[in-house]
Formats: sequence, structure tokens, C-alpha cells
Amino acid sequence: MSDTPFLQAISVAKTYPGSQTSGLKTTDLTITQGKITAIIGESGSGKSTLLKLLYGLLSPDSGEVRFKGERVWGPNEKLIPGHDAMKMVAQQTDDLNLYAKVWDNIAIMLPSTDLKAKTEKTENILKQLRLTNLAGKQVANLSGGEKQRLAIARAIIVNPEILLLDEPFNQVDTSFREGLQHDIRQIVKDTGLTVIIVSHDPAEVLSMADELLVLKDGEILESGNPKTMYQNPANLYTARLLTNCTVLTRDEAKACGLKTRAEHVVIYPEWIETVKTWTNNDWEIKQVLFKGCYEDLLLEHKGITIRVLNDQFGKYTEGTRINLKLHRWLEY
Ligand SMILES: Nc1ncnc2c1ncn2[C@@H]1O[C@H](COP(=O)(O)OP(=O)(O)OP(=O)(O)O)[C@@H](O)[C@H]1O
Repeated sequence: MSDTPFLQAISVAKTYPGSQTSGLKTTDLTITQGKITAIIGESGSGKSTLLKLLYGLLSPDSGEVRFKGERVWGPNEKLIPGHDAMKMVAQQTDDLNLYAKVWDNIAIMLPSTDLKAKTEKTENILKQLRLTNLAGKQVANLSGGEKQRLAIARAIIVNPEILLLDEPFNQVDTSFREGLQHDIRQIVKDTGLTVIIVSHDPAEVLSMADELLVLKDGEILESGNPKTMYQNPANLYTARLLTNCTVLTRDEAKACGLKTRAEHVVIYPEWIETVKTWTNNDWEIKQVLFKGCYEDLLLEHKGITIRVLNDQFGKYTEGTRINLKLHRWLEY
């Protein structure tokens, strides 16, 4: 592999007219080839802006994007925006032909010079994205999730080097979403495709991504391996994005018996053990929320609420008082 970075943003910045604080502040980043990079951040943090800049749908005010060392031209310089080696799938799948069949929507992406190859490739991609059974169905009659699969099939069939996904699974139910995530991971493994995905969903980025970028107010706050980042986020903001954790102020932490000088203490639900002791059963169970394979216990003590995971179904009922053992916490 050459030393030239695959996809690179070099001091790229973008401000939208009318607001100095919108868009993306000066950003440098490198995307690794053959990996899934996820971009996560609060609403308005600049995720879509960054994706559009990388793809060439937006021109930066300063800096440049380079793909394999060559500049990615934006709409200011190029008539048809978007780099030829990349494909983007967003939430809306507007470019599908609703009146045509699934098969035709895919096949039309390929030239008709070699009909045998065209048929083979279409069949292959239908299989990869589990659309074979739907090949003869009219697109207007597909579910939202099936349309998303089709949009991804249409993007992948032209062999892009990079697939950009802007919250593509938002309107899809959990089991459908997980199936699609699995299939995209498999395609990345099989073909070496590079994927950049924008998401709000911590479960999605943690299970899919090889690399994670956290955006805040148009800036990359931290980046790295998702597992490492989950275990030790450098910022409170990242911890909050990646897990439904309890955040305590210094005074609240002290009231819970934690000695700390930090401004905030973060406790993940899985770091708390519930115990019943002879004394100090200070925490009252306010709510038991059934979550399928576990329960969420909401506990209260001195006006402080803490969330705990419990897999011993039926052990605790609302109103019971218990004690807590904290195995770990983070300080910020
Ligand atoms: N065309 C535009 N004109 C003006 N401001 C814009 C435009 N597009 C985005 N912005 C602003 O730039 C900032 C970043 O927007 P962007 O869409 O990149 O954020 P995001 O993280 O993708 O948000 P979301 O998760 O809600 O989609 C926001 O403050 C947004 O209001």
C-alpha cells in the first residue's frame, strides 16, 4: 500500500452564510482505507457538513480534501458535484424509481455493453443485500427498510471506493437495522470497501465502526478505537454520547460517598452492583423498567437519581431500599 493517505481533510473549514458559528471549524483528519469510520455528535455538531465536504458536495472556505493525494473538487469547481470514486446514501432515498422493479433500479446503474456481466452483477448484489426475493417487486410497494437496502445496493454496484452513509438506518426498525449493519460489515470484509457513516446511535457506531470521530460544535473532540473510547472517553461529552450513564456533580458524588475533586463523576450502569446489606440501604428503587434481556433500575437517594442494569428479573420491586457498590467511575 502506498504512503499517500487514502482520504484526507487538510485544514478544512466551512461556515454557512448568516452564521459564523455554523458548519465546520478548521479540521484535519485521515480516513483509513478498508475500514468503517463512524462520525458521532449532537445534532448540529457538523456531522453532515463534514461528510459533504469529504464527498465534494460542499466546497470548503479554506483547506482541501484529498483522495489518494488528489484534490476533491467541490461544487464551486465541478459541474456534477460528488467525487466519482465515492457514493453517498442519505436518509431520503429520493432517487429510486418507484414505478420500476427492484431489479431494474439496480441494473440501470450498470452499462448495457455486456448484458451477461450486468445480469451477474445485479444478481450478486441482490444476494449480498438479501434482496433476491424482492427482485420482481415494484419499489413503491417496498417497506422503508427495504428501500434503504435497495439504495445501498444501487450505491455499491458501481464499485465505489468509499461509501458514505448519512444516518441511513434512522427510520428502520431495530432488527432490520442490525441485519443491514451486519451485511455492510460483511461487504467491507469481503471487498475492502471503505465506509464513512454518520450516526446518532451509540449502539450502531460501537458495533459497526473500526474508528470513531466525535464532533462537537464543528470540531473533532476526540477520535480513535470505539472500544477504547467507550471504556475511557477523554471527555464528558463523549461519555454522554456513547452511553446512557449517570453524571453526578462533585457535591452529588460526595453525597454518594465518593471522594473526588473532579467537577463531574460519570458512572456507567454496568459498573454498579446492587446489594442488600444490614445497614446503609439508602437507595430507594423508584422505577423498574423492563428492557427485554435486562431491567433498568432507577434509584434515588438524597434527590440524586442513578441508573443501574439488573439481569436478575423479579429480584427488585419499586419501593425497596438497597445498597450500592460502585466498581468504577470516571472523573472530569
Ligand atoms: N445550508 C445551511 N445553511 C445554513 N446553516 C446550515 C446549513 N446546513 C447546516 N447548517 C448549520 O451548520 C451546523 C452543522 O449542521 P450539520 O447539518 O452539519 O449538523 P449535524 O451534526 O449533521 O446535525 P444533525 O444531526 O441534526 O443532522 C448547524 O448549526 C446547522 O444549522
